Amino acid sequence: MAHRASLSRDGASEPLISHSLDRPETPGSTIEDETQEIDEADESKLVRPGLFIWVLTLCAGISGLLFGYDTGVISSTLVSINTDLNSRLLTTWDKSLITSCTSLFALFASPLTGVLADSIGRKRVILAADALFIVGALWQALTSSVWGMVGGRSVVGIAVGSASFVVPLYIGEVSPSPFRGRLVTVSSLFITGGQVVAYIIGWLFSERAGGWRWMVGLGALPAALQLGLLVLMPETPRWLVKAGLKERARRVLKKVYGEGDGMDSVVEGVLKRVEREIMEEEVQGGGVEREVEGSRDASKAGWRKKLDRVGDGFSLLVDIGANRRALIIACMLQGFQQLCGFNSLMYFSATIFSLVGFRSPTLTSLSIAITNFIFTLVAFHYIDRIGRRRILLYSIPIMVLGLVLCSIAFNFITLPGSRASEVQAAAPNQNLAWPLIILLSMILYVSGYAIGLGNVPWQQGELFPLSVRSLGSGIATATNWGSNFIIGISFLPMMELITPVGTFAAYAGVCLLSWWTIWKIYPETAGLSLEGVNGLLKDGWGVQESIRRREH
Ligand SMILES: O[C@H]1[C@H](O)[C@@H](O)[C@H](O)[C@@H](O)[C@H]1O
Repeated sequence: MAHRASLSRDGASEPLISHSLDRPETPGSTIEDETQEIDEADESKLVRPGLFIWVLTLCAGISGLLFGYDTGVISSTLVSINTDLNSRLLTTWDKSLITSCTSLFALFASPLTGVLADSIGRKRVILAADALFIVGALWQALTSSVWGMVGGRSVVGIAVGSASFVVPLYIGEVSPSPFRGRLVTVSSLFITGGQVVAYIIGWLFSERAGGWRWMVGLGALPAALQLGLLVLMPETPRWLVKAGLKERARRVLKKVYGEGDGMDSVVEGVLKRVEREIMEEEVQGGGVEREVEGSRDASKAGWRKKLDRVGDGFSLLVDIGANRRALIIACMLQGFQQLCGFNSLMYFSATIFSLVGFRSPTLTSLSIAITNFIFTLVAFHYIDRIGRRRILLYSIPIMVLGLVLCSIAFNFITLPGSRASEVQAAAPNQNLAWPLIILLSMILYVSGYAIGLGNVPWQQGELFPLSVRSLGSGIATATNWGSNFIIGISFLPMMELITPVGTFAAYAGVCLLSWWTIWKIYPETAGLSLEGVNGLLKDGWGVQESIRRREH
């Protein structure tokens, strides 16, 4: 059996695998029997999440606020910069560069920090992201050149890319199974709440000279607050066990589960499940942090060893069937979350509303952000009750309906000018009924999005076993940012090339495809322990098995 005592930082002589997976207590029984005894049902004794886990979730969720704020604030920033940068108006190229560098840097940052979160821990990555959020916000606020702005937005991109995957992962790894869905959805609530705040701040400051400096600079405040709060918070118990710090993991779990009746055995059950998972991975392919004596050339330079470990992680992810399937599902969900076109509304709804004739387009587009936030609350309430798969299968048809109505309504609207991307005054004497139908269908679409696709993909961490959870989540998050980038740069050209009718119809097509794919390959994971989810994917997609389990 592999020993990983070298990772232990507790000071305690606690080789990770050897005695953590103590011998079966009853002769003849296996580890599987043993963990079955302390089964997942035990956690159902917990009636509600305790204060500790709430505080922890809220502290971690502040990163979501920053994510939402920094992505939401850009539209009003761009329109209020005027000639403040390089003493000239921003060109279209400047605007595209400033907008897209954030998603581009987020795209590269997430898989890289995915590796980092395994070696230095989840919490330290959040803290590093906070530092970057602060630097990026101040950098943007103080710059006087376009390239300076691009630099600041890129730093924010690295922070957003890291925080967007590590925060749901952090919350997921500390949450008791019955509430994991809801608690992870709290980070989506913060994201959508951050976007609402960004719209409001943008609207408040847009008329002031240099107001945009405040808009971008204010992002530093929540980051500083989180930095102060999170240093007091613990690392996740899963990461601690993996790092050989079982005693510390036990202390954290005790706080998470509280003092209630039977909670001690639940804590022990969780520890055993985690350890069993680690051991199974060691047996399957040698863990990511395989440090089996003699298996590596001891003289190899530190960085070579690290690269080897990353290589190990990648092979674990793609060579093992269950992990490969988890990666496909996670990337598929993240890809669809973006390719369904929601963020084209986030970034350009004011442009669209001004084209179709609304007097106050910025205020109208606030309704999009608010709908997104309110319906994420609905998801928060139902996600563990209805389940991830079902909530998606119910909500995507609502999105399709909204998009189809929108596409039909655009048929009856005469857009001003020949180029749809030009923000001009509305065509005069336009019948206001159709613009109103467009607004209502967009609200319908956004409500469907917020209930399902807007948040379920962030549950991605639960699909992966511990050894590849961080890397897998990082890669899936990169898919999110890559698709976000595609939507950001293709929306206006699509509006011109295939008209708004075609653009919204195309998004409806993407939604239909996502419904079918989810129906085919995404099993129900609600209520299962983190260690139980990956088991579903061992011999296939596990859809039928998951439905059967849920029914019992
Ligand atoms: O989950 C979030 C949320 O739905 C946001 O509103 C959206 O802008 C992001 O792209 C998405 O990742």
